[in-house]
Amino acid sequence: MKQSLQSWRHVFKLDPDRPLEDEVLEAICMSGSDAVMVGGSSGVTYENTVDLLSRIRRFEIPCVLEVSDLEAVVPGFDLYMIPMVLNTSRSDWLVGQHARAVEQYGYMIPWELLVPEGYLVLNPDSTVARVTEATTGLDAAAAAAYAQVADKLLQMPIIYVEYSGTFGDMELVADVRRCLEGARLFYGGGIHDAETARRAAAVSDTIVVGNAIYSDLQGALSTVRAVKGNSITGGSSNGSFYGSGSR
Ligand SMILES: CC(C)=CCC/C(C)=C/CC/C(C)=C/CC/C(C)=C/CC/C(C)=C/CC/C(C)=C/CC/C(C)=C/COP(=O)(O)OP(=O)(O)O
Ligand SMILES: O=P(O)(O)OC[C@@H](O)CO
Ligand SMILES: [Mg+2]
Repeated sequence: MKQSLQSWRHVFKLDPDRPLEDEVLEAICMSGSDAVMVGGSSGVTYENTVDLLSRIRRFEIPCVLEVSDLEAVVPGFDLYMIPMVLNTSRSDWLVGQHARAVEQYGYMIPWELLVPEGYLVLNPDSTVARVTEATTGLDAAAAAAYAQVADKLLQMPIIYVEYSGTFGDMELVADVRRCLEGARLFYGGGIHDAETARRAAAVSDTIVVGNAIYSDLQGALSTVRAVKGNSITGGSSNGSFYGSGSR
């Protein structure tokens, strides 16, 4: 069955490499957000990923792993999000690491749980931009062109506009979204309060909040209320991935 992320409006991204107190984790998992994504661009290990997964599993919120390092692929997540960097200058980050992963894991790969994400990495100062040698200076037309290749040619279910660490150009994000036909647009980067959450949510399908969890928990929690309003159910249900939500 095709996994459906179609109803997710808000996702928290937790970094296994960063300490998180139990009370903070509880607030995040009970916030009413649609899912927790575990991932980071550096320092992610098998051990710190297992540890974080087991702590999140005390709650019922859906929990997915965004795979950034083959050594840190841990069984037991609901889904495995597989980044493929569209605007990298090195094919390793588009398909190379992935091919090696398939060689290594072979028949053990639960393909039905894998979800490709076509990443557009746009903050030149982020670790992810440096690691992947991304061409970050794209204008809106170029970004939209990459997105259409991923959406219309490659049929990727998610285009992820990634400004990790800074709030991005919302006009560019809007232009990217306008040209998509089937893919869902995830936006992440610099969302830290209700206002930035609303602005990002107005031009994307799903917003992702990361750093604010660690720097300003109340601000981070306000992003959930800003985009989900009255539909918050307490965040305790792990619901179903197979919903029929629409864009
Ligand atoms: C038994 C079992 C469960 C098996 C699982 C099988 C499985 C899932 C196999 C893997 C299949 C597969 C094809 C895997 C891909 C492997 C891989 C390593 C691909 C490369 C991914 C990639 C392009 C990584 C580059 C970095 C990146 C885009 C990371 C995404 C996360 C991200 C951007 C985090 C932001 O980082 P942050 O920490 O906030 O840092 P900065 O802000 O400083 O950038
Ligand atoms: O950490 P921030 O800047 O919120 O970005 C969220 C996410 O897109 C990072 O991969
Ligand atoms: Mg981060």
